[in-house]
Amino acid sequence: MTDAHTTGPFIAAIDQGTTSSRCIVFDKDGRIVSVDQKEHEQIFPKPGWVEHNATEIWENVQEVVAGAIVKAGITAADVKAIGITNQRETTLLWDKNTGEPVHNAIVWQDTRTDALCKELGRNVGQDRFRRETGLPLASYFSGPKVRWLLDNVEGLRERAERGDILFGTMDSWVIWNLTGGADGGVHVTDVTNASRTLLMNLHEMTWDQRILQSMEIPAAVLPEIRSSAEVYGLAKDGVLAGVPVASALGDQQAALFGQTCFSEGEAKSTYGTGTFMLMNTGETPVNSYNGLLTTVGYRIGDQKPVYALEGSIAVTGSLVQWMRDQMGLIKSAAEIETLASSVEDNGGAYFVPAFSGLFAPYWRSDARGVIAGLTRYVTKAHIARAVLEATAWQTREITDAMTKDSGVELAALKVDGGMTSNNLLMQTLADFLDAPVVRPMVAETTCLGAAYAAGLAVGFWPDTDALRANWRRAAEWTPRMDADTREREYKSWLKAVERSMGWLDDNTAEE
Ligand SMILES: Nc1ncnc2c1ncn2[C@@H]1O[C@H](COP(=O)(O)OP(=O)(O)O)[C@@H](O)[C@H]1O
Ligand SMILES: O=P(O)(O)OC[C@H](O)CO
Repeated sequence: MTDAHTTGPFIAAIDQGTTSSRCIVFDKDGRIVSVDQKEHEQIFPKPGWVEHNATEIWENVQEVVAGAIVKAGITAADVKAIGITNQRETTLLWDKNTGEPVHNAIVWQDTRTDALCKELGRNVGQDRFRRETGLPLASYFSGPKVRWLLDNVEGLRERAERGDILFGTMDSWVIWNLTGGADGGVHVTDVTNASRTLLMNLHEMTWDQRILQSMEIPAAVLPEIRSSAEVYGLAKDGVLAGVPVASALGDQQAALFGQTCFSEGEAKSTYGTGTFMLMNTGETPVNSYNGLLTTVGYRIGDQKPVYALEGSIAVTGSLVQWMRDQMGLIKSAAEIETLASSVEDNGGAYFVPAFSGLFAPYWRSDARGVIAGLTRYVTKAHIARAVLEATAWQTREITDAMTKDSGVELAALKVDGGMTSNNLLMQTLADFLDAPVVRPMVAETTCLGAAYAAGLAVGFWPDTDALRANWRRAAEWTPRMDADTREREYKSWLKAVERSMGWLDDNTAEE
């Protein structure tokens, strides 16, 4: 698969995502040499619950790494470093002696800890979590999921207190297994992943002892917090045995890195299962007063950490999957564009996909999905259009909040992720934001960011300027919608959002 223009050495990046795991081999120009990818099962045991089988995930990771290396026609000797990126917040506890997970991983979208979060809010106070961790107290983050497992898996708390149990997000799980598992694997996480747990002090970059106590989480289960770009250890077995494992970043931070948003005020938005916009805010954390998260963007070795403001949207690409798998209205994700393009507009329908409550900027766990504005006129094509518009309106709400919090007006939005192959969606986005939308040549920015960080750690690239030189624009969409239409439509969207809130009450609580 390597062509005449690509000569080694290379960097391999592993992206352990929500729906699939993939491995991509990159050359020095940041070009893709080979890709392998495998989906894993989405497990929905109850309404609002989402789990993954971590053993299946680790098997898939090994398979895609082998696949990508074979497709590239290279060996471990050609690979200078391995970078890791991952779905964030998804929580796993495993036995350090056997390597066996004690339960399925609880996925970031899972809402089972809503009641626990409300209780913690009453007892400890919302403000303390915001102040120390940069995050609102919500079921999205890892800490409450760890607590739920300790409370609900029989005998687990005792085993954890004895020091037999390890906690990790998917970065920790992959790195621990890659570096030897029960036979000497390193138990680490990076600052970006740790900043999504509700357990890390954002200012100190250490686990917050008071929060651990109030969450009743024993420190013995926690990984060591390291930077995003340094050598954690060497791969022990498999096709990449002996290669340094040299970066870890949560997937959205990796995309920020891959889009080379290294200067304050630069932002990107990634359109996958969910959508996540991050803006680099430099070396000081910026507090949000408009429903955004304050998070770590990246930290290169012993340099100062770089912070980011984030707008997280839980359901975007997964709504398209739902239209395909649960509703059967389309056969493939790409077909939504054809269906939505067969009509001029949404026919008056607005789809608020609050399947896991509403994330930014509302953080309302009592919201559930609604389609508002239905009449006999509405067809499945109008619904398809409303599905795409939901992603664009939710982005608009986030960019409005970003501008208020940071004072930065977005000149253009850098986008990436699976949904950006949808031209109608990208045009709608430019129309609703009233700003240009640009997509880079390498749309796989998540893996690219992990590869860049790993490459910096081992001296494959000298500095971030060398990485910037690799960024090239592939496509751009400019706004075409008139201001009156945009503002009228936005008002209708906001009215629909209001209708989704407060659905869960004592009468309808999920349990
Ligand atoms: N042409 C398309 N139009 C709309 N959505 C799409 C299209 N192609 C893929 N998607 C959606 O994008 C998501 C996959 O993107 P990807 O970046 O691989 O996601 P993730 O990394 O979250 O697994 C899926 O949810 C899928 O429904
Ligand atoms: O795996 P993705 O691309 O859906 O990303 C998931 C996010 O990291 C959740 O916070």
